[in-house]
Amino acid sequence: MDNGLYSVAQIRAIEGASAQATAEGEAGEAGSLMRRAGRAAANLALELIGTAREESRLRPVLVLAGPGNNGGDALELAANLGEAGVDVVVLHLAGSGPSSPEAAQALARARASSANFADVAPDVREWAMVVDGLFGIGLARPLEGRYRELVTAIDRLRCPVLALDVPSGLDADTGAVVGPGGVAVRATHTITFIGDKAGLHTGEGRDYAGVVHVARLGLDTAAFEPPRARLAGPSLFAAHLAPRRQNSHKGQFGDVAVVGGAHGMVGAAVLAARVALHAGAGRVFAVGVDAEAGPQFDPMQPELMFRTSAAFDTDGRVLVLGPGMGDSSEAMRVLGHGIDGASAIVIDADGLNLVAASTALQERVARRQGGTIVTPHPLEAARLLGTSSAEVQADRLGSARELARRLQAVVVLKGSGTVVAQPDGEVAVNPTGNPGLASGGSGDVLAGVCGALLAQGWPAWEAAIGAVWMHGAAADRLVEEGVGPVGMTAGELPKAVRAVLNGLVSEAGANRS
Ligand SMILES: NC(=O)C1=CN([C@@H]2O[C@H](COP(=O)(O)OP(=O)(O)OC[C@H]3O[C@@H](n4cnc5c(N)ncnc54)[C@H](O)[C@@H]3O)[C@@H](O)[C@H]2O)[C@@H](O)CC1
Ligand SMILES: Nc1ncnc2c1ncn2[C@@H]1O[C@H](COP(=O)(O)OP(=O)(O)O)[C@@H](O)[C@H]1O
Ligand SMILES: [K+]
Repeated sequence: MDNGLYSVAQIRAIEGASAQATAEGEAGEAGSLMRRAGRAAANLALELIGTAREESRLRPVLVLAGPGNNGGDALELAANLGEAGVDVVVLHLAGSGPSSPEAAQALARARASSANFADVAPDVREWAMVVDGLFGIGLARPLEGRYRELVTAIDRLRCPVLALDVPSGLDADTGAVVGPGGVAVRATHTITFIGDKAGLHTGEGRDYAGVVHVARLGLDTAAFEPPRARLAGPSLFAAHLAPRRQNSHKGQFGDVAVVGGAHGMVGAAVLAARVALHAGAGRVFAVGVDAEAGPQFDPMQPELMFRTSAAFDTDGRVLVLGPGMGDSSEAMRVLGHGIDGASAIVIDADGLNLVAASTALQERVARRQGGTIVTPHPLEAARLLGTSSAEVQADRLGSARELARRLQAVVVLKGSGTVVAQPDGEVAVNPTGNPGLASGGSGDVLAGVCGALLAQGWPAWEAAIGAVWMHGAAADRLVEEGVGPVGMTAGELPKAVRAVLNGLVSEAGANRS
C-alpha cells in the first residue's frame, strides 16, 4: 500500500514524466490523465449519490469548473455524469488566458454531453451533490470576487460536496487556507489524483477535505523518488508489536519515571503515569519536583510508585520530563540531569518551555545519544523556534522538520493531523484522533504512552508514531462508544489506549502464526 504523501512539486514532476512517456509512445492506461481523473471522480460521485436517499438521486448535480486544469477535470466529470444519465448543471468560470489542450477537449466533451451550462448557479435549493473543480494544486493566491462568493454559497448548502484533487482555497502542501483572509471549499469528500497530499490531513486540512480518496490514474508512483512524508498507520510500527512470551517478567518491559507534578499540577504527572502502566510499562514512578506537593499514593492506581526528584535515581529509567513540572530550580536541575543522561527521554510541556528559554539546554538536547522525543503543541513549538504559533501552523511539516533538525530529536508537533518528524526530514502525519482530545490533560496522556513504548524498547521514531496513532485511535474508539467528542476527558483515555494496543498486538500475532 502506498501511504506516501506527495508534495505539489513531486506531483508536477510525476505528471511531467508521464506526459513525456506518453509523447514517446509508451503504452499506459487509455486516455489523458485528465480523462482518467474525470472518469474516476465521476465513478466516485455516482457511488456517493447512489448511497444517498432515493429521492436525492433525482436531484441535479452542480459542477463548478475553474479556469485551469482542475476545471478540466470537472468538465470531464460532467461529461461522464451526463452520459450516465445524471441531471448536471455546469458553472464554468473560464479564465482570460488560453486553456490547456486537455481542458479544451474536456470543455468540448462536456458541451456535447447532456450537461446544461449556466452563467449563474440556478436557485436550486437541493442539489444531489456539488462538485468543486475550481482550483487544485495551481492555486496561487487567496480566493476573491466571484470565487469567494461561490465558496461562501456552497458552505450554506446541506448536500455532499466532492472536491477534485484539493478543496479549492486549501494549500495542498501545508493544510493551511491560502490567505491572508482566504476561504476554502469545505468538502465532505475529496478525490485526490496521482498521490495523496499532506495538506489534506493536517492543520485545517481534515476539516476542509472530509473523507480522502486517492485515484492514482494508472501511474506507478513507485517508479519515482519516494516521498519524504507518509500517512501514519500501524505498518510503520508493526515490527514492535510483539506478542508477549509466557515466560515474561516486569523487568523486561522497562521502568518509566514521569517527572513533574509541581504544586497545583500533580494531576498532569498522574495522568501520564497511569497511561504508562496501561500502555505496558513494567514499573511506573510518579516523581514530584516539589517535596511539599502531591500525593504519596494514587487510590485509583495503587500500582504507581510516588517519589520526590531530589531522592530519586533516574539512571536506567525512561524519563517523561515535564507534565506539570513548573520552572523551579529543582525542575531545571532534574531536567538537565535527564538530558545529559543516557536513558531515552520524552520532553513535554513545562520541560519544553525550559528548553526553549535556554540555548545551552537546546545544544545539550541535540548532543544526546539516547532516544529523544519532544512533544510540543504549536505554541510550545513556536517558543522553541523563536516564532509565533500562527507561523508554525502556516507550515506544520516545515516547522516540525526544522525543530527536529535543530534539536536532533524526534519531534511530535501536536494538533489535528499531528506531524512526527525526524532530524533527516522524514515525516509521518497522523490521521487518527478527534476534537475530544482538545481538553486539558490529553497531551500528558500522549507523553505517557511515548514513555511506555520507549521503556519496552521501541526506537524513538516508531515509539512516537505508535503513541500518536494509538492515542488518536483510542479517542476515536471512545467516540464510537458514545464517550465524546464533547466532554471526553483525558482520564478516560488510558483504558482505551490499552484496548487499541492489545488489538494491534493480537493482530500482529495472528499475522505471524
Ligand atoms: N496536468 C496533469 O497532468 C493533470 C492535472 N490535473 C488537474 O490539474 C490541476 C492543476 O491544474 P493547473 O495547474 O491548471 O491549476 P489549477 O486548475 O489549480 O488553477 C490554475 C489556474 O488558476 C489561476 N489561479 C490560481 N489561483 C487563483 C485565484 N486565487 N484566483 C483566480 N485564479 C487563480 C491560475 O492563474 C491558473 O490559470 C490539478 O490540481 C488536477 O486537478 C489532473 O487532471 C491530473 C493530471
Ligand atoms: N482537534 C484535535 N484533533 C485531533 N487531536 C487533537 C485535537 N486537539 C488536540 N488533539 C491532541 O490532543 C493532545 C493535546 O495536547 P496538549 O495541547 O499538550 O494538551 P494538554 O496541555 O491538555 O496536555 C495532543 O496529542 C493533540 O494532538
Ligand atoms: K478543487
